[in-house]
Amino acid sequence: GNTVSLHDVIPAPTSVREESGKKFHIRWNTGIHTPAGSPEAEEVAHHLQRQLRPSTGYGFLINRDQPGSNDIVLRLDGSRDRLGDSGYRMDIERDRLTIHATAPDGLFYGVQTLRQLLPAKAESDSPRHGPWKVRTGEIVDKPRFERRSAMLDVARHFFEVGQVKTYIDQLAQYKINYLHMHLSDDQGWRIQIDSWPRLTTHGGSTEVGGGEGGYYTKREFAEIVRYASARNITIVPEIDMPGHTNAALASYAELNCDGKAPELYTGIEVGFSSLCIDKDITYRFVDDVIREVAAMTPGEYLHIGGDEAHATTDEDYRKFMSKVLPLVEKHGKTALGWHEYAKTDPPESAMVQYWGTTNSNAEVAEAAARGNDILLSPAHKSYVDQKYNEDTELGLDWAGPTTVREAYDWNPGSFMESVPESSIAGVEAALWSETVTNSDEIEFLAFPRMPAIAELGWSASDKLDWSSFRQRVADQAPRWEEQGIDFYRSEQIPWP
Ligand SMILES: CC1=[NH+][C@H]2[C@@H](O1)O[C@H](CO)[C@@H](O)[C@@H]2O
Repeated sequence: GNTVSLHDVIPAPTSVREESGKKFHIRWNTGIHTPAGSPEAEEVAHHLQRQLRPSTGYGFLINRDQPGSNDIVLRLDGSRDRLGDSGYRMDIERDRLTIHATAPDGLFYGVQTLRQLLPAKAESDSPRHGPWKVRTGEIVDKPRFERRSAMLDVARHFFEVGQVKTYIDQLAQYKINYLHMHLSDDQGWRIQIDSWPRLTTHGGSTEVGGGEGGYYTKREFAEIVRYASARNITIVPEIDMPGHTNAALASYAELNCDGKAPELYTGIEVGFSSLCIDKDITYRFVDDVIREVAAMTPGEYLHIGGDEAHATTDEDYRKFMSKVLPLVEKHGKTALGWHEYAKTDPPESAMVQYWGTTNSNAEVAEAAARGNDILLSPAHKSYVDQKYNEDTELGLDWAGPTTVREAYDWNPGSFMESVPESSIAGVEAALWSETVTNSDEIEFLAFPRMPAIAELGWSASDKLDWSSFRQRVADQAPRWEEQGIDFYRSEQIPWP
């Protein structure tokens, strides 16, 4: 029959036991049972309703009293020692499908798995014929790393709220739980700052190639944060500094050492800009920006960039970080930064994001030894802005080209020399947008490589296997077609 194997899930679940024969049938009278008194569990139930109503045409009424036969049951009764904080156990019997979790995010992850156990047409946004059957058995699943992250560069090219929401939907189905938004760079400032309005009115008025750019008002950014949160994704805002700051410097002459504002920049060079390290106004500026950005994001981390400060002397870079890192703490956030800032001895709580193209880096190893967590985005593996091969139209190639297999075939736990798995917070698929201007182009570069990085962040080490992954990716294609995802048909994948 056309039922999906319980093994055919991305990211690969921790353990799967599949029974032959009997199936769980979703029918018109299937309800969703949630524990009374848990609004968060009910939010997951509504998410499941929204997912399955369009394609099945069923109501999926939510009930809180006794679960009926044929119901999907969400329960917050999972055992923490077995499932950790974010795991779930899915019990699929002939007349009931139960997702047990220790916390609401585990229920959400169970629902993402359930989606993949239904035929691809379940992803349709218009009514389709059933039957809607799921094989019986048990899945016990939990993440290996706490951070499975994606980055979207909205500075080189600006993406509207709707385009960001579309990407959030696409990320959530693979249990990604962080979206890092690269909000400022040489080519654009994309987030409204009340105390420095020209950052967006002037600094947000263009983009790579000279287009009209754009920016998020605080209300729009709050909508992105809310939308992401409802899909178990925390936004990590990045204000890149002291380099990558031409848009800010162009907006306020007084921020420049020589008092002259540079022109807006629409090229794709890097490393030519720097805030003025010796001016007091620079730190008033940074304090205001961090205060306003911190107030907009509920997440623990605030990314301060720190990459490619080639127009800042090493001494000035250290001076800058020594003044700015305390401001992050002052505004109640924990710092995250590209790995160059590790040499400035950030607080132990700070996280270091590695973007090098080797598997050894002294600054990162020393940071880990000091107690900093490391977020892995090695550019030759997890930068999904890189070409797939020489002929790929889109994308950059300085760290690539990067095939799907190269994006997948590495182990984040043992990747960095002299950095133990216990120091690895997780992984990030970074999508820089020098060459990317719309959702189709995001999808072409992110699919299938973002799901590959999602699996590396979630699945147990002994589940990482290219021959299994390539087949499971192939089986995702009909789902991506139903979702209108313009994925790259890599020749490494046995597409149906
Ligand atoms: C951390 C980092 N700094 C550079 C580098 O990554 O490469 C990106 C393109 O791949 C580029 O956009 C970015 O400005």
